[in-house]
Amino acid sequence: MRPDLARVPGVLGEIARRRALEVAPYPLPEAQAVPSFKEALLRPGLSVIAEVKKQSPSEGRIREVDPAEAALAYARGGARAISVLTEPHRFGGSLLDLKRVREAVDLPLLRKDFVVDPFMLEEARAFGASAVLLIVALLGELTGAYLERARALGLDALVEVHTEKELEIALEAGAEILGVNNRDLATLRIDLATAPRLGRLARDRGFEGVLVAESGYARKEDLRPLAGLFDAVLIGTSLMKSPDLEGALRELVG
Ligand SMILES: O=P(O)(O)OC[C@@H](O)[C@@H](O)c1c[nH]c2ccccc12
Repeated sequence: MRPDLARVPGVLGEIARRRALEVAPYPLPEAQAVPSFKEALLRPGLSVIAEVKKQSPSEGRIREVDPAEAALAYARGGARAISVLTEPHRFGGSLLDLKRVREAVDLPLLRKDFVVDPFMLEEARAFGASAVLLIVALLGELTGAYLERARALGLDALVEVHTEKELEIALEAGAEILGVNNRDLATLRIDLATAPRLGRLARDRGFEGVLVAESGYARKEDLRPLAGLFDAVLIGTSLMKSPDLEGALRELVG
């Protein structure tokens, strides 16, 4: 059940193909109970998923942080969930980061990675994630199958789209949590109009699940177009760049 990655363009394809080479199943620690990602996002107001990300292909090195300390600051700042990058080469993340964040806070965690093999779902669960990211641009028509596997493991899935075509696939697959990424992962370009546009389209098509806007949010004003339409926003870089993670989060959403 592996997607055909040869057809995936740009940076996204490069990262995903490298990731696919590395998946080799091994015995996992027993999974522990975790809080619900979906329920956390459905609390009143715009929920923030705050992201722990030390580097990225678009920014290079963002910041050296202790993931557990960053997560604690985010929790104090009012984050409803935490996203932890576990991709090592371009994002400087690891499963150990996920585990350490799990041990530090009570919030639900999203494993942020390029899932290209079902074993990565089991890994996410074993290392304390409540949810995984499923990127439609990678998984294509396999999105539904991965969604089912995630569900069977007790994981929520944030199904990520960037185009109308990907939105169709996500809705067809039965996504309950839909992420609209403002960043084109092939070219890394940001367009903040993407989330409101595809979010509205999803609602027009009868999507009643959780809507999450992703990438490029840096100022309070940027969040205004999301009001009344989106349940949650995923913010990484602009928070990580601040010396005061807790204050930056409060300022953005307070
Ligand atoms: O750092 P930003 O611009 O606030 O974006 C966060 C998050 O949306 C971004 O990290 C992201 C969204 N989808 C992804 C897929 C893979 C890696 C990273 C991502």
